[in-house]
Order: sequence, then C-alpha cells, then structure tokens
Amino acid sequence: MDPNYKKLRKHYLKSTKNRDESLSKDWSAFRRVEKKYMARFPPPDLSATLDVRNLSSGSESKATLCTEVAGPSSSPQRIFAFPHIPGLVVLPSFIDEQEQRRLTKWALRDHAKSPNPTNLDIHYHLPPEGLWNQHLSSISNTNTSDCPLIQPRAASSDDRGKPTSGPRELIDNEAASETNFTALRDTPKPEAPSEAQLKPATSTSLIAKLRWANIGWYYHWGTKQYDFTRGKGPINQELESLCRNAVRTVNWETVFSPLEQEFTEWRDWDESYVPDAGIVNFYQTKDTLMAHVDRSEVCATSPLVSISLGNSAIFLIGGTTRDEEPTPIILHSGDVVIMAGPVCRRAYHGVPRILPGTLPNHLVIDPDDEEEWVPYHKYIANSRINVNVRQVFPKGFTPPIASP
Ligand SMILES: O=C(O)CCC(=O)C(=O)O
Ligand SMILES: [Fe+2]
Repeated sequence: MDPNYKKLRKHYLKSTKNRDESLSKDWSAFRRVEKKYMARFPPPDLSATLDVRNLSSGSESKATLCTEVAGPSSSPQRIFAFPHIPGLVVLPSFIDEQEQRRLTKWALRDHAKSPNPTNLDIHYHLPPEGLWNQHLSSISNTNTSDCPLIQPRAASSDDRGKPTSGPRELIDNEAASETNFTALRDTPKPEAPSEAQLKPATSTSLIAKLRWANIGWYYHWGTKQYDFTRGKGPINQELESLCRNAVRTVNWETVFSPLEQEFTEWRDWDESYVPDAGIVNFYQTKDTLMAHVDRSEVCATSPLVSISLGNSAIFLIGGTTRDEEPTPIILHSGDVVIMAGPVCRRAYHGVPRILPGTLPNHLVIDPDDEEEWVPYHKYIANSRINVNVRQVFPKGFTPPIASP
C-alpha cells in the first residue's frame, strides 16, 4: 500500500471515529458537493467534473449543461456558456503563456504590498518594499543571519482576528445597492484585532501565509462591505484592459437572449464595464474557498472577471440558494471565468480543491529570463493565484463620499 495513502486512511479513520452522522443529513446540496471535493480520504472521483478543454469543437453537452457559443470570427478563442446559469462564461486559455508569467510576477512582486492591504497587514509590520521583494533579497543573500525579521503588531485585547485557513468565512452579508448605499457607507468598520502571541518571522516563512491582496476600493472583511471612507487603491492598467477585453470578447446576446429578455444592460458593457475593485487570492494546495456570493458591489449585475494562474482548481458554481446542486468546473492556468448578470452574480460559488501537480510547463521555465523566474516557479509550483476583478459602481456614478 502506498505510504501516503496509508497515512491519509489512518488520519481519516481517526478523525471520523466519533463523527455524528446526523450532522451531514442537514447539509445543503452545495455543502454535500463541497464536502465531496474537499475530502482527503478517499480522494474524490473527478469523473463528474467538467473540463471545457475536453469538449470537442461545437459540442453541446447535455449532461453538463454547457454550450460552446460563437466567438469573434477573427480569433480562435473558445467561449463556453451555461444556460442553466445565465451569465456564466468560461474562456479557456484566454491569457497567453507569457501573460500568465507576467501576471504571476505582478501579483507577488508589485501588487501584494502597500498601499494594497493583504491578510498579513493586520498581524505584522510588513516591509514597505513588500514581502516578496524582501524574500527575494534574502534568498539572494548567502549570509542567512542577515535575514531581517518581520515584527508582529502589538496584540489586541482579544484574538478574534486570528487568521483562518482560507480567505473567506461562511457568513452572509447584506447585498449592497444604490438604495442602502448610505447606510452601508456609514456602518462602523472597526479595524480587525491582531493575533496575540505571534513571533517575529522571516519574509520567506510569511509568503506561505499570504492569502489575499486588495485591488481598488478597499474591502472591509469584518462587515463584508467596502469601506468607501478610505478612498480607492490603484488598479493596474494592463489588468483593467485585459478584463475589459475579456468582456468584449463575448457576444452577450448569445449568453442572455432569449432567456432573459428583460435584462439588456449587457448591450452597453463594451463601454460601461470598467473594473474598480477586486482581490488577488493566493491558494496553497490545501486551501479552499467556501461557498459564497459576492454581493458587496453596488452594481449587482456588472461582470466579475476571474483569472486563474498556477495549479488547476475545482470551481463549484450553483444557484441563488445553497439548495441548488453546483456544477464542478476544472479551471486551469490562463482560464478566465466571467460571472455576469442578475442570476450569475447571485450564484453561490467556491473552490473546494486545488489540484496539486497540475502546473503547466510554461510556468516551470521562463524562456526569456530563466534566472529571474526561479523563485516564482518555486512559489507557483505549489500554489494557485486567482485575480478576481469587479465593478463596484456603474460607470459615471459618483458615489456620495467625502475625500479621505
Ligand atoms: O478562486 C476562484 O476561482 C474564485 C474566487 C472567488 O470566488 C472570489 O474571490 O470571490
Ligand atoms: Fe467569489
């Protein structure tokens, strides 16, 4: 018997010895599927997952309810829609190989640092050059005793701010809209308390604990609402263009009509879709993202563009309640998912599993700069990065916010 399998079985038997079987009876349809794909033992059967790359050209899969729709005649880009979740689109390999490396570098080196908050800022005094740049300096420095230590922040009186194992918790927040905007804006957004008894740590050890970095409007995790009083962080222009191009690539008429004739906003998206917020999610191979709906944006129907980099993942997307069984979709490095329109933007979704050992070859070596890529390869070999970009306000809408 494979020693790793033996270890997993032993752990499984031990952890399930006193399990209360009645608990799982109350699981929603989403939770059941989530649990299935999260299971460490026995490892899940992936045969029911959908990998659009395996669908032959022009195919329509009844079992998976996925349809290939026509893309722009000038490009070989394939586009998949899901009529049972109108507004969901998968663009396989939308990001080319070089751009995937560029985005990986951007996420770690240029973005996960001040002024963009990360999950670690609450707990540590991060270096101004960013965790990644300090990590690069320390690995190029042969004298390990010179590695600076990052100091924890003074512990607060309680430890409610303890970092959790994933970037999200299972709490439903109130959906934002133009009507409740002022109330949500004025809801107090206290600073999260830092964890007690943390020890000073090296940047190299903290890189593995990086879970998210904010893009644009600042998100307040405690209330799960944006904190507009802080103003707006920068949005990378190339990322913005890439997301706008992804939205423009789709012929939305083939996605929404004739299913949702009363929804016509998509007609303006070529111009009106301008992202202004988002998050970069960093997943180590054991990390998961629980079922949730992203409903903090005032624009409740505008496209959310989600880019996958690194190892592949299982992405679950269901309906507007947890009682609808989600569709399991395999996302690979370079794939773009768009969630748009009133149904899809309110659909529960999550990432129950990262698939280790699925790093594509073009993220192993950078033919243009082999040396520089080495530390990025080392990181991404055991990780997945998701760049999740949203539009909080409709274009031209000036929110009633005093300048910070
Ligand atoms: O990692 C992913 O593919 C999804 C991330 C996500 O749903 C989110 O950041 O809201
Ligand atoms: Fe999400």
